[in-house]
Amino acid sequence: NAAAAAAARPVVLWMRDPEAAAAMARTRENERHLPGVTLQPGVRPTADVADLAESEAVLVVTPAQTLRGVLTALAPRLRPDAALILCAKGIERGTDAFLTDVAAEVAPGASVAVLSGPSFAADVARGLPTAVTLASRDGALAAALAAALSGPTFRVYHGSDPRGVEIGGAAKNVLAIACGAAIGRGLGESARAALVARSFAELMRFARAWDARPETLMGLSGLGDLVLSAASAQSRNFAFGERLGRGASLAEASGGKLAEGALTAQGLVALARRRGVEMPVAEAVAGLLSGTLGLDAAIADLLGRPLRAEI
Ligand SMILES: NC(=O)c1ccc[n+]([C@@H]2O[C@H](COP(=O)([O-])OP(=O)(O)OC[C@H]3O[C@@H](n4cnc5c(N)ncnc54)[C@H](O)[C@@H]3O)[C@@H](O)[C@H]2O)c1
Ligand SMILES: O=P(O)(O)OC[C@H](O)CO
Repeated sequence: NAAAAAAARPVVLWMRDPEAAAAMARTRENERHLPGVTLQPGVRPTADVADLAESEAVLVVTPAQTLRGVLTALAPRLRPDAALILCAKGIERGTDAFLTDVAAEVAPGASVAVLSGPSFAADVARGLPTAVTLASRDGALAAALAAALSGPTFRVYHGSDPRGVEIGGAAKNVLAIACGAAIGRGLGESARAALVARSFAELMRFARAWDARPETLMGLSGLGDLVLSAASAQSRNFAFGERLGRGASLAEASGGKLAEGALTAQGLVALARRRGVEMPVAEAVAGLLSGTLGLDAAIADLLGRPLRAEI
């Protein structure tokens, strides 16, 4: 909707379910995920992949764990010069691969960009002010895509550090679960602020070790998204953690919604360990989710760590 609004541009909205596509074409609304938001006139819902054949740029917005399957199906049907803009936030389970690496494997030679930042879909769709980052190793491409997608209330900054941008998006979901659990357990706002700051320190260490620019993590896609997700019950990752903190089981905690951090936590700590990065908050979340650590033990572990210099 934002892309179509930006320049009255035609946008093909591909989805896998023909019935859902037909219903959306008829009602001009995504009743399940975005009720009350009318599709822009330029948006054309379809379930036919062939309708993407002429697209100059494709925003891939399915959950992180489906990226490989979706791109495998779509890539051969796209223009060879189509830009792939990855919007999912996560690390692939099983391979511990960054999503840009999954895309490079499945669609070799494609121009890949990452779009991420503090942005609840409901806010963007309703035209509330939002600012995000779009990065590609091809900086000129990133600038062109950012200009094409920006609109009066949707500001897209551009950059050339896609690895930094994807690290921010994937890791903030894990760290938001920790903040949610702390609030759910009744640890208070001071604890939340401490967790945000120490989580940010983890993000910076991880980024340095994985060849990203620390300053990318200081921007919208790092600190910006961490603050949003750690501070808002609207975040599904925060809400997941909050329910865990209140004593819900892992099965109950998702509330039937996607909590990407729960699927990415193990991959994040595996990558951190591989490069010797200390991430105690992320480790605590991974321990909680794998059942090797209870919440009170996780809190005691974090509070009992040896005191050290802050920086
Ligand atoms: N919702 C947000 O506010 C928001 C904001 C920024 C980024 N993201 C990221 O975008 C990604 C998707 O999140 P979401 O909120 O749209 O999730 P969602 O669960 O609300 O919707 C995902 C959609 O993808 C579809 N889907 C799932 N598997 C598919 C497949 N194999 N092929 C085709 N379609 C498939 C589902 O049917 C559903 O319509 C996540 O990685 C999330 O972190 C979401
Ligand atoms: O609801 P969440 O936790 O998936 O967060 C949505 C977006 O990633 C916020 O930027």
